[in-house]
Amino acid sequence: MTPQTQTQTQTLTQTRPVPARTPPEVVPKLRLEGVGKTFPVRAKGRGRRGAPATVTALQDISLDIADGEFTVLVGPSGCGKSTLLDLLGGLTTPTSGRILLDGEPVTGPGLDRGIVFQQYALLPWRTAQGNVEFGLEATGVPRGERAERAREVLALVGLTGFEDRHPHELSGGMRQRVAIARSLAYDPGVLLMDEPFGALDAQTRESLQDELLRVWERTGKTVVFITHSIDEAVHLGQRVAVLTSRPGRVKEVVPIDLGSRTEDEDVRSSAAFAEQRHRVWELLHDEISTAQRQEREPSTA
Ligand SMILES: Nc1ncnc2c1ncn2[C@@H]1O[C@H](COP(=O)(O)OP(=O)(O)OP(=O)(O)O)[C@@H](O)[C@H]1O
Repeated sequence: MTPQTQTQTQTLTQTRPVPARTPPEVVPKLRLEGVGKTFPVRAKGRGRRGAPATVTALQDISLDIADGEFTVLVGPSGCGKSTLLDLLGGLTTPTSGRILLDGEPVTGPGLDRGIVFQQYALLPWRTAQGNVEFGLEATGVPRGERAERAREVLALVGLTGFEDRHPHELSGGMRQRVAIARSLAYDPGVLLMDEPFGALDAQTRESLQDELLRVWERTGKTVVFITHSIDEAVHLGQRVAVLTSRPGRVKEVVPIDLGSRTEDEDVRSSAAFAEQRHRVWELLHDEISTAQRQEREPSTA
């Protein structure tokens, strides 16, 4: 190397920009950006100046949900919780704002999101195993693999030994476990749950809450869970997003810290539980009164 080229090389080395060491931005699993949803409604006459009447179910909802996080949405009746879950599921589209899943806009339903509703919607003529396999049939998973996958997820929700039972031979809690297993079968990253335990008796509800927490811990799914129950919200959520009365907006997101919730001890009786429950109750209280007033005024219902 000539002295000249040596100098050039040194200069090049010295002036080459050092690559920026900024940490990569963590993309949330789900991002809601200013999401709003308005429905046209049939009303006597029309809105102001002849405009079609509408109801604004949700307004300017912004929320990031991290991968693997368990988020609970609570809010008074009619505040738009189910509407929000439908939007996340891609069953409807926002009127304003947008929803991103892994950084990509949600444009419709997809196997990357499993949905569980309050009503199990199981096929009565199929066994538990058949119901779980049903969802996989449409995805082209080979028969042998379907059967194995169905057995695995039924085991995950504690239904080993009940694979051959039909829905009418199962209790309400077991049926809901089958519905959860069905939504887990195609291994979605996100589980969207709309009051899944709302129709169950108190004891079954509590045991399914514990079961769900175990499934969540084992699978690492991102869960978005809707409930009317403050106790359920505080028991399950790592964060509880409290929505306002309609139009639903995020009033506050309450972080919940109860330590491990799957140990045998009765976390629901702890002082920490009572304290965090009270915080959510305080936030909800006024919203429930407003929602009840709205319900008494048919023009706004
Ligand atoms: N398809 C629709 N057309 C017109 N209005 C709708 C439609 N879906 C929902 N709404 C209205 O949007 C508002 C929010 O409804 P939504 O069912 O999302 O509330 P919610 O919080 O889930 O209620 P609840 O807790 O009682 O189940 C309500 O006023 C409802 O009447």
